[in-house]
Amino acid sequence: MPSRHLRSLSEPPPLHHHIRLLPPLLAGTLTLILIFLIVLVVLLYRKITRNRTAPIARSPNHHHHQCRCYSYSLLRRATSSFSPSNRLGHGGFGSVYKATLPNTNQHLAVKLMDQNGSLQGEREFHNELSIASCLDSPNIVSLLGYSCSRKKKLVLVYELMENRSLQEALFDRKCEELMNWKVRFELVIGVAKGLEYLHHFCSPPVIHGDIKPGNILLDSCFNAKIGDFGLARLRIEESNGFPEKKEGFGEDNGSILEETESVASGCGESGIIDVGGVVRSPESFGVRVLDSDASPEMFSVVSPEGGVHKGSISEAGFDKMSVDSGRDLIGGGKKGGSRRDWWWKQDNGGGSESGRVKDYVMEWIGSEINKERPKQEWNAASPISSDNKLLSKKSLKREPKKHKKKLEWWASLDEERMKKKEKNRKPREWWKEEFCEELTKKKKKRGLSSSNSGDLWWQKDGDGVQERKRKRKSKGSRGSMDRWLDGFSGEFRNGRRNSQDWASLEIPRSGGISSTPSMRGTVCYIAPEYGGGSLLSEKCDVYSFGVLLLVVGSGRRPLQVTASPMSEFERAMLISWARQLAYNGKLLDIVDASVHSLDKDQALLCITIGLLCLQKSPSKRPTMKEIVGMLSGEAEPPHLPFEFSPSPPSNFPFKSRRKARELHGGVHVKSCF
Ligand SMILES: Nc1ncnc2c1ncn2[C@@H]1O[C@H](COP(=O)(O)OP(=O)(O)OP(=O)(O)O)[C@@H](O)[C@H]1O
Repeated sequence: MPSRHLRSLSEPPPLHHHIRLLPPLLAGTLTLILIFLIVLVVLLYRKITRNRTAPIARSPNHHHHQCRCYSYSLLRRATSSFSPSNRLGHGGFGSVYKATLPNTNQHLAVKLMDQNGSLQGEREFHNELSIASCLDSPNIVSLLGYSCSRKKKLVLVYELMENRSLQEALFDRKCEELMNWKVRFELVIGVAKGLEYLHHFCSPPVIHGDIKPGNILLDSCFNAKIGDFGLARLRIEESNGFPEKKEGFGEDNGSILEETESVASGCGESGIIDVGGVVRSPESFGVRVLDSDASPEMFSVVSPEGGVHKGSISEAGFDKMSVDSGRDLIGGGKKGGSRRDWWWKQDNGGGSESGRVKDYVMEWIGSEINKERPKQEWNAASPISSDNKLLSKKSLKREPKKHKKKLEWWASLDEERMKKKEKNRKPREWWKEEFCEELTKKKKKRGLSSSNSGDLWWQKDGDGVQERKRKRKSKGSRGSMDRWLDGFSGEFRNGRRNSQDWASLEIPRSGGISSTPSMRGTVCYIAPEYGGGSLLSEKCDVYSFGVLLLVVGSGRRPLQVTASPMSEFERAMLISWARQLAYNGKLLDIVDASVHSLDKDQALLCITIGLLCLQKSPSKRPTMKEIVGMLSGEAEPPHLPFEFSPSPPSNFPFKSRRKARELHGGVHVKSCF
C-alpha cells in the first residue's frame, strides 16, 4: 500500500485529471480578463470625461469660449465640497464659489443654485444658460459651462472675477482702487461698451434687464464686465423674419404663473420674447453676434468645430450664434433647414458642447411643459355644474357618476377654447395695487399725503413746453418733501415685490433689493415704464445705466437715509437729488468727495449722461452706441435734458468740442441728438 501511494505521488496525474481542471481554470482566466477590461473601460471613461470637462484654452485668435458641461463631482472637488471658505458671495438664487480645477489649476466662479430653488430660479438658470452661452465680449462675464446633476443641483460656471461685484468693491470693501477717478471712469466705459455689444452687436439685441452694481463684476485690474443674464431678454425684430405674435401667445392672460414667474412670459406686443418663455412658445429665435467692425450683413460664426468664421449672411447657410429653440416645440415642427438653425446643425455635427446645452435646455423645457399643462387645463376649463357653479375637484371625486357627462364635456374642451378663455382674462396687476397700497399706508403713517401715489407719471411725460412749464411751476409751489416723494413713488412703483422692507427706506447691506422671484429688475435701477406694462426695450437698460452712472459718480447707493435732518432726507433719493442739483446748476455737488485725481469734465459728462438716461420718456434717452461715443469723446458732448436743465436751459459747461476731442483723442465727431 505505501509503495503504491508513493508511486501515485511521483507519477504525473492522468489525463482525465487535467480535463477536469480545465473548466475552472478557464473560468478563472476569463473572469480576470473581464475584470481587467472593466477596469480599463472605467479608467478610459474617466479620462475622456475629465478631458471633456476641462475648459479649452483660449488662443489669442480664437477668443470665443465654448459652454461646457462640467461633471458635478469635478466642481464639488474644485470647490472643496462648496466650502464656505470658497464662497465669493450670495445672490437671489444661490451662492457663488471660487473653484480651482484639479488638473489645470484654473480658477473659476461656480454658482450653485439653492437646494430649495423655486421654479423661477430654475428658469433664470436656463435663461442665463441660453443667452449668456452665446455672448462673447471682453465686457461680458464669460459663461464657461454648466452642470446639472440628477439631484437637480443646478450649477453655472463663469470666469472668475477677482474683485467680485462693483457693489461690494464700492460699498462694502471700499476698495482703494475705486477712489481713483480714472478707474471709475474706465469702469463705466467698460459697462457702456458691454451694453453696446448687447444692444447693437447681437441680433436680436439682448436686453439685460437688471443692470446694477451687483451685476457688474470686476477683474483683477478693476476692468468691469456685465454678468448675471438670468433676467435677460431677446428683442425680436419682426422685420427680421423673426416670429410674429401668435394667437394666445404672449398675452398677459393674468395667470399668477405668468406674473410671478415672469420669465415664462412670451412674445408680447413689444416684440420681446423671453427665453424662458420658450416653454410656451412654438416659435424659434436666435442670438447672432454681429461683427462690430463689419457691416450689418457681416457676421462671425463659431462653428461646431470651434473655429471662428467670418462671412456674409448669404455666404453661408447659418448664422453666427443662435439659441434656436426649434420651430415648433410643442407640435414637433421642423428641426433644421432654417438659416437661423445653427444650433440644430451643431447637433448633427455630433456631440458638440453647445449642442449639448441646447439639448439640455430643450429637455428641461419639455419637462416644464408636462409639469404645467395639467394645472393650466384645470384652471382654464373646470367643469360647471347645472346651477352654473364651478365644480370642485372634491365634488367630482365624490360623485363621479353624477358628473360623468360634465367630466366628458370637460375633457373634450379643445385647446382653442382654453386659449380664448385665457386671452380674455383681465391682466392682473396685483403687485402694482399692493405697491400703491403700501406706499399710501407708509405716507399716512408719516402724516403725509400725496395725491399722485398711484399715477403713472412716466406716461405723462411732458412733451410740450407748456406741460413742462406747468409741472415745474406746480413743483416749485410744493414742498420739497412732496417732490422727493414724487421721485420715490415713481422709482418704487415698478420695483420688485420683495421681502426687503423697501418702504422703510432701509437698504440691505448687499445693496440692492435684489432678484426675487416675482418681478424683473431691481428697485431704484428699473426703468419706470418697465413695471408698468409698457414696452420692454433697450432703453430700460439705458435707464438702469443712468442710475449706475450716478451711483459710480457719487459713490453712494441710489437710496440712502443716513440722518434725520431735512437736508439729508432730501438727498436720500439719489435720482431726485441729481435732478434737483441740475435745476440749480450745481451738478458737480453730487460727485464723490473722497475720489482723487478727479477730472471734473469727465465727472460732469458722466452725471449729464446719467440724467439723459433717466429721462422719463424712453425715446428721449440716448442709445448705448451714442453713450459710448459721448464717453469716449468721439461724439459731441451732451446738453442737459430740457426737463432737468436750469431755466432758461443753459449750455452744458464742457470744453469745446474740439478740446474734448483733443482730450480723448477721438477722431470721429457725430451729432448724438
Ligand atoms: N464670476 C464671478 N466672479 C467672482 N465673483 C462673483 C462672480 N459672479 C458672482 N460673484 C459674486 O457672487 C455674488 C452673488 O452673485 P449673484 O450673481 O448670484 O447674485 P447678485 O447678482 O448679487 O444677486 P441677484 O442674483 O439677486 O441679482 C456677487 O455679488 C459677486 O460678489
